[in-house]
Amino acid sequence: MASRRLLLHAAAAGALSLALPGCTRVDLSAEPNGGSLLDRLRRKGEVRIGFANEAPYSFINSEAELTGEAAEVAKVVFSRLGVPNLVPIPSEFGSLIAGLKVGLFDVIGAGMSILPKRCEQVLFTNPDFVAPAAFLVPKGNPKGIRTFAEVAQQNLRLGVLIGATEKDYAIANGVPENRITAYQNQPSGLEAVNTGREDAFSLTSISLRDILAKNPGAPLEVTTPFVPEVDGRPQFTSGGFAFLPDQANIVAAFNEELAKLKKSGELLRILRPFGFTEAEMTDLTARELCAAPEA
Ligand SMILES: CC1=N[C@H](C(=O)O)[C@@H](O)CN1
Repeated sequence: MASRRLLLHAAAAGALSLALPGCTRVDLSAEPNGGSLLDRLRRKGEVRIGFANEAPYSFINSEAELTGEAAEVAKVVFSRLGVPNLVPIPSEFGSLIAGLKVGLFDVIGAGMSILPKRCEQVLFTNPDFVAPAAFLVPKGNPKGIRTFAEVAQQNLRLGVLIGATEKDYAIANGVPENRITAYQNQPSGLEAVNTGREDAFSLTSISLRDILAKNPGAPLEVTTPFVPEVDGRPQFTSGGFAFLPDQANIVAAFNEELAKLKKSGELLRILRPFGFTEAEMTDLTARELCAAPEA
């Protein structure tokens, strides 16, 4: 009985091959619960997608439906892979990787940037966009902020999103950690600039334009988009989808469908309603982005 329990535990862990006295050898080298992730998703007909409610990447709209750049790409790609339904699982941006690791969802679909340090923890698909950075600042940009280095030079206060890459860009450009505050979401960052608690709030320009459009009365503006540099190297903020590190099969299948969308121009048609243009399209690969030197 004890050995039977051990076998079942091992099967759940999905990482072993063992034969105990009185037991048949069980091949546990396959992924847990039988078959690859893609096989399991096809059988269930659904995929659980972790998202951070950051519009226009992945968010719940006024009809209470998941939509946005990542959500719409995921709907098309997964349905072509034989998985028709998306189950949205909300998370803070900074908890997405942890949520994937503990099995709260099957994939991160939040427009997450492919960064070398994240590549050590998850397996990214190729990116479906690049997105320059910007700052949300008071109208007229009284401090004249255009880059992270200028935030540092003037010793300004900067808001960022919890877990987002802009904090790393800021620190690498000399902004002291004690001048940076991380906010839970776009609205709280906007509010912080609006009330004068922060001189600027940084995210991708696409994200900041979206939140400003939803607050038309706010006396704020989005600065000119720019590609941040770290040690003279451009940081493209190029986003894709993330799976667990042992799920290379589904990543390859996803990349194949994504490549077709890029080639046919369908990707841009899917992304245009969310503020993406030709300028945000990219042929960069996850391999290139994962290998890039650290921010
Ligand atoms: C979609 C997104 N990308 C960046 C990141 O991955 O850190 C940040 O700008 C936060 N949001």
